Amino acid sequence: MTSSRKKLVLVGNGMAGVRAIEHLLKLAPEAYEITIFGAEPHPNYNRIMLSSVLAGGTDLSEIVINDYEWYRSHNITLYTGHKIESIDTVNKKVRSDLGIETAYDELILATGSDPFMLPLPGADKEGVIAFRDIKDCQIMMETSKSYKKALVIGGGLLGLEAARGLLHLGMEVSVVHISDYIMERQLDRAAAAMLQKELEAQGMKFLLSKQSEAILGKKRVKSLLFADGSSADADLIVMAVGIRPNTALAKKSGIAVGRGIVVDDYMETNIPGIYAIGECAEHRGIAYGLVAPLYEQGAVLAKRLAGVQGQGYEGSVTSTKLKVSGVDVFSAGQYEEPAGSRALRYQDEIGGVYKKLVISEDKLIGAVLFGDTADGAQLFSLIKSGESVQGKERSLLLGLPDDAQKASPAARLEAMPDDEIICGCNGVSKGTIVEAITSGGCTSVGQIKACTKASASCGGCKPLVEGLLEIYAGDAAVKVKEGICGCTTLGRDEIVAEIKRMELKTVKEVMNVLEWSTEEGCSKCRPSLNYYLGMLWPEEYADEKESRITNERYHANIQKDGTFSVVPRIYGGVTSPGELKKIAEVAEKFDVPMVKFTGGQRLDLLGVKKEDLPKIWQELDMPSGHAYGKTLRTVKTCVGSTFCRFGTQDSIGMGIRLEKEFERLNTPAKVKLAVSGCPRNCAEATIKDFGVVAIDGGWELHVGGNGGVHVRATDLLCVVKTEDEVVEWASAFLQYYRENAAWNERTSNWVERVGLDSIKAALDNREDRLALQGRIRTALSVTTDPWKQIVKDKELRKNFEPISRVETV
Ligand SMILES: Cc1cc2nc3c(=O)[nH]c(=O)nc-3n(C[C@H](O)[C@H](O)[C@H](O)COP(=O)(O)OP(=O)(O)OC[C@H]3O[C@@H](n4cnc5c(N)ncnc54)[C@H](O)[C@@H]3O)c2cc1C
Ligand SMILES: NC(=O)c1ccc[n+]([C@@H]2O[C@H](COP(=O)([O-])OP(=O)(O)OC[C@H]3O[C@@H](n4cnc5c(N)ncnc54)[C@H](O)[C@@H]3O)[C@@H](O)[C@H]2O)c1
Ligand code: SF4
Ligand code: FES
Repeated sequence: MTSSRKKLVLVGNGMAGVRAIEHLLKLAPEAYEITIFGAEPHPNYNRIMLSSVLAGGTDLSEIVINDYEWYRSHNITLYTGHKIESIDTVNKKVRSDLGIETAYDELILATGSDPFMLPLPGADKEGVIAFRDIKDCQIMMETSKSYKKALVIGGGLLGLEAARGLLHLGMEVSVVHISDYIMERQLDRAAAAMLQKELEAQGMKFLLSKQSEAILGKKRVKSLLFADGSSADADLIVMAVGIRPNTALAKKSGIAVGRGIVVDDYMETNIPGIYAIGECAEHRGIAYGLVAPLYEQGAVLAKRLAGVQGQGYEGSVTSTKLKVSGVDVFSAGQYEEPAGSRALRYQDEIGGVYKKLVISEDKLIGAVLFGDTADGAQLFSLIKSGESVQGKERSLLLGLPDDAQKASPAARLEAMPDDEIICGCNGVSKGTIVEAITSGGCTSVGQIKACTKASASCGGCKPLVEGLLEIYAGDAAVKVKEGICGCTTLGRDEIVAEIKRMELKTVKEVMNVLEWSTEEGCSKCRPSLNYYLGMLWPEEYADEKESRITNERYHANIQKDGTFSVVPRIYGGVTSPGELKKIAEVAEKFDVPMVKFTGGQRLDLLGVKKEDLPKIWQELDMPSGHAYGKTLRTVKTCVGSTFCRFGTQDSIGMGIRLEKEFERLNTPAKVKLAVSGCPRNCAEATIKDFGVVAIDGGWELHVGGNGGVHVRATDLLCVVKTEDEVVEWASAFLQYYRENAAWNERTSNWVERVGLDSIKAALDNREDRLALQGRIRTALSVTTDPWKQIVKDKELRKNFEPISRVETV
């Protein structure tokens, strides 16, 4: 049966090529026997998300678009790690570097681009890389563990995203840019200056107007020399200075090549039956470097191959968004004013907002937005449609005309015309998404993603998709949540409810019964399930060590150089000469490189070798400070009424009591407490998960604070009179949080998500509080000190032995 099918070969297992195959399978599932060759040793993954992987937003395991099972289920023969080296255009065959020869009737070239590497002397040294694929990403993550200084050459989209990722990995990062302002291919000077200021605030440094001349160092890079004679030290250099279409294979096979592989409006090259799409293709003189146009090309080609009549590809207007958290930048069309056009600008230096519209003959031809990019989709639609904006300029620049619409994002979405593009990456309009909800029955972002591809790439449009779901699916949207990870479609609440209902007792059992799509789960679902099971069955469930995050497996924080930290518990931050002596002796004996106070008033022994951890804990003979886990970290206290003349209550005593009450508690995410002895609040209780502030004759209890990346001040939960009441409310709050938050959700996010009123309502009744307190005490009663156990148990200690010894055991 298969022999009657035509043979289709795709060279390049990347985003553009596989997307075209997906389209084709929808249009003509039986038409071709498909073979795919990919030079990378992976199934098709989302290259765009490499920036998020680097910046800690997601995991490499999460960015696969089509897993191996997808190829199998569509009867596609896949050769990964095979580079096609030659095309025999006469006998219609391709041959891979590993010797596989495959015949084709139709051939698609989707070989993407190569990153451009500046041909500098020394560019071949260790530590000089591009940022293009999984391998580059892994090198950067590895390098950051042992090296400090990174230089990124190129201040374009890729360079800035790489630099942000490297900052997240703890490196010192400078961006070396040739022009005198960054992102000059997408932004004008004003927007670029605001962006640079924002990135500098995040810790990025800039070396502008710099022409790189040579890379210095022995085997590994040491520094970068510039044409002006200056230089900058570097342990790692990432080149992000643009890309070049990958045309080598086409060129040597006699296919016409310009900047890219030259194609017509149906993506066909000069040789009939051979097509090119993606970054490798040149259409009407343009080779694109963003996914949206490549996907449009794929759709046109799929129709052509399926024999469906359709309009050819006419080229694309592009828009870009920088994927750096905390910074909103949008650019579309022509961002500098060409002759005969005019620009309208709005700039709010204090609010950090800049908008520029470029208008030519009453049409919008370009837009730059910084700080507030909410109107990006609408402006992009107008640029693409080419309709007249006469009379609307002011409202476009300042937001939508109607104040009510301005105030409400939902109303704004509702007012949006159906043909407006919501997902720029995948070219999905509002109408298509609404149709998927109202006719297709989609009730979650995951389903919309599967049905329309909206939000399947950079994820930037997800808030808009969620907004549409809320408007058009109403209650149904609220009920169906996205899966907690790619292994399941079930949300946190559904999973917890099912574990309870069916009394599931192990991670494996949950995965089997709830039909996980993967056998072993992933780094997101395994720790979540481990937490939910422990929370629901505190007395029966045996914690699965292998499902814990790395720090929790080692009961210590791994530092960037691979060493660990030791933080003994010092209740309430109050220590004694005896304890201090013990800590000092241990630090001396084990040559601990640094002893430091933590932000939570504890002592941190830094730079400890893994094999020394059990010995140090044995000698210290102090409780673990749990400074590494999703658990109670510290209770910070001020001096309070014992010594301070302003103190109204004994904050130290209260803090120590709370710390002793809740130490070792497993929580969805880390939990920090603080107690201040008066409203001057020296212990900063109002940025803690649970903050206690003494007032005359009582205590204020505050919840949901966070002093981290997104600073959030607490909400006042209630005011109580006695220390016992403080403990009762803290117990009830923490247990309610344990039972209702998602794994890895800090109280600050949880309080915002569920609303303070719902928490107040759940804790208002004393009986409910006591029941919650009873449950938290049960959970606490089965906890043990991890280090006391490890010190005693030979088997557990093996984990900390040097690798070679473990292997010989
Ligand atoms: C870090 C990063 C972030 C990005 N972010 C965005 C973004 O936010 N928005 C956006 O629109 N775009 C973004 N891009 C660009 C986007 O990823 C690319 O435009 C897109 O991946 C190009 O798809 P493609 O299929 O043409 O090429 P690729 O995805 O590169 O796929 C080509 C594949 O072909 C393989 N190949 C090449 N030659 C051969 C051969 N001879 N035989 C077999 N296989 C071969 C390659 O190994 C590669 O796997 C980003 C790119 C990077 C690197
Ligand atoms: N968010 C996004 O949409 C996104 C993110 C990453 C990558 N991408 C795409 O990936 C591709 C590669 O990105 P890119 O940023 O490398 O390309 P780019 O061409 O957009 O930018 C390269 C930058 O490097 C600078 N440059 C060139 N030579 C230099 C030199 N010798 N020294 C210092 N600077 C130099 C240029 O002035 C330019 O600003 C592009 O197609 C881009 O659109 C997109
Ligand atoms: S919070 Fe009040 S009691 Fe505590 S140290 Fe500051 S001033 Fe003194
Ligand atoms: S805009 Fe990137 S996935 Fe939708």
